[in-house]
Amino acid sequence: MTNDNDRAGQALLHIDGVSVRFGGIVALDGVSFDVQRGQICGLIGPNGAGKSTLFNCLSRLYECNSGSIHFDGHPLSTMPRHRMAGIGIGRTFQNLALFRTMTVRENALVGCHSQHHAGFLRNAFRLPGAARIEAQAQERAQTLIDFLGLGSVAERTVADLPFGTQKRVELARALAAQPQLLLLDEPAAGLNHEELESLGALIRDIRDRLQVTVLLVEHHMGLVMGVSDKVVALNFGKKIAEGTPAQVRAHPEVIRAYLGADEEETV
Ligand SMILES: Nc1ncnc2c1ncn2[C@@H]1O[C@H](COP(=O)(O)OP(=O)(O)OP(=O)(O)O)[C@@H](O)[C@H]1O
Repeated sequence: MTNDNDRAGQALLHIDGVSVRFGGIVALDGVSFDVQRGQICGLIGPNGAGKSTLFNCLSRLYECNSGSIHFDGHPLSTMPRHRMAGIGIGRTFQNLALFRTMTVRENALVGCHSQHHAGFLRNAFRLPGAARIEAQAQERAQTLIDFLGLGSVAERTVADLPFGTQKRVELARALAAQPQLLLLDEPAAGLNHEELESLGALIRDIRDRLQVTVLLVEHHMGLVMGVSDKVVALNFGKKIAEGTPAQVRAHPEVIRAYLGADEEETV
């Protein structure tokens, strides 16, 4: 068992020499870095650098060919694949993972119940404690609806809402499971200028007010450099730089990796 003193000096996420191959393609090649509790860590790299592959390893959608990942001191490989929300890792997806025919509130409630598998069974069979668990879930869903400014659309069907609002609903769903670590997969993609302006403050609020550590994959350099405490850069599956946003932005290999990339990806 890990005691509190051990945990205090321990990274929340410890990635050690992770490699992933798909046939002849090396998607990740011995990648190592830590994410400390309370940190916002940005993960950058040109298209095909391996960012999504790493996220998929962290969600246990992919297995590592070698290396290890520890979350909160425990090897991820021993954790059940279908219970990632329950163990404290939440994520959003590039293509939104939502129940589109359900309301905003119902989506947030699904997130609450994904944490308590037993709560779901208790509810289904009307076991003792079901009413208390349901009341707690309703309260948490409401707190997140307020936190994310979704009050005016809480009873609306998700499919009827603008894309930027749907992205906030996905955040509510992911945060409802009370993750310790939130993986954000390109949260800026598809947002309008106004939504983009408020996204940086929202990510900081998630860290500061909800005490959630954040790992952020993002192509929008203004956002990732503005919000991250530290940035890790990948290229062709290898880590090429790690440090403060200023250090990574000035790193010669990072500059080289982005030369010739799309303008929005230019550091
Ligand atoms: N399931 C898969 N099967 C085969 N190859 C894959 C698979 N997933 C990723 N790859 C390959 O692994 C490499 C890394 O891809 P990955 O999607 O992780 O990059 P990325 O940094 O997320 O890129 P992008 O910014 O475009 O999303 C690429 O060469 C990609 O084609």
